[in-house]
Amino acid sequence: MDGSPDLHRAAVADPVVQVDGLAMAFGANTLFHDVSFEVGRGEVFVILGGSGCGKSTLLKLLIGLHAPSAGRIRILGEDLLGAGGDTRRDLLTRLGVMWQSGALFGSMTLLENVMLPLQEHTRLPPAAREEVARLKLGLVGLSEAADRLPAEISGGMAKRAGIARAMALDPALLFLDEPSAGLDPITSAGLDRLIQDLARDLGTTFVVVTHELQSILAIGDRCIMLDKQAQGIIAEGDPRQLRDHAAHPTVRAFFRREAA
Ligand SMILES: Nc1ncnc2c1ncn2[C@@H]1O[C@H](COP(=O)(O)OP(=O)(O)OP(=O)(O)O)[C@@H](O)[C@H]1O
Repeated sequence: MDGSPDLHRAAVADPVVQVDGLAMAFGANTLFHDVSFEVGRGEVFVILGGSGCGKSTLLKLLIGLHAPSAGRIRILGEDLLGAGGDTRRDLLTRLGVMWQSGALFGSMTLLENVMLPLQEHTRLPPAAREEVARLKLGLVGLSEAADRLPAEISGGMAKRAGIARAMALDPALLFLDEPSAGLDPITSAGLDRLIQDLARDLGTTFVVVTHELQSILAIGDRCIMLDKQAQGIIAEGDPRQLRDHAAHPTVRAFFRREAA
């Protein structure tokens, strides 16, 4: 696969995610084998691919929710699969995750939602928790909506609140699962700008699962494309380069069809 013209594997100076020879199957359903890539500190790294190729599963592997069939995963320099007990718990609290739905608790205000991880994982007194949570809501432009319930806000605001909650513990790495799903193009573009601003201003590393071409081109420093048939990575590199120069028919179809 390394010989493929669409695999532009860059040397990553300061990797915060290191995946080597990863394989995953659910029973007889092999999703991928021999998946290897690295994500550098401060990058916005996109995982893309068609429906059912295993993007969400790969994300879950990276945050320790699934065990792979084979391979190694290092996160922030730690062996995720070998880590147990406190080491694993500590490592996982250094990761922020926003699921597709935003997954806010409906009975809590946005402020309470963002305070929740601080309550669970820190010993900060309530006033400090509130201060941190308000700061995070401010970062995503939701200061004014702190006391609203999830049902009282738009889909785009819910995504922003989900990001604020994922950032509550100042994670070095933020994982976003389909952030633009269900959003109109303008709201989606606003969310893309927020991700770019946070990456640039805070130096946070983002790993984003998405198949929204406009988002990929707007935010992605680098990407990998998974493919169900190939059971692995068929393209890696700068998404704009892949759009302009991809040789693999599936990669070309993805980048050209939606770009047209
Ligand atoms: N817990 C599970 N047990 C069994 N099979 C699973 C499980 N999770 C996912 N799968 C299967 O693995 C395949 C890949 O699923 P996954 O959700 O990772 O794909 P995806 O690329 O994120 O797709 P989509 O873009 O449609 O969300 C699918 O065939 C799915 O049915």
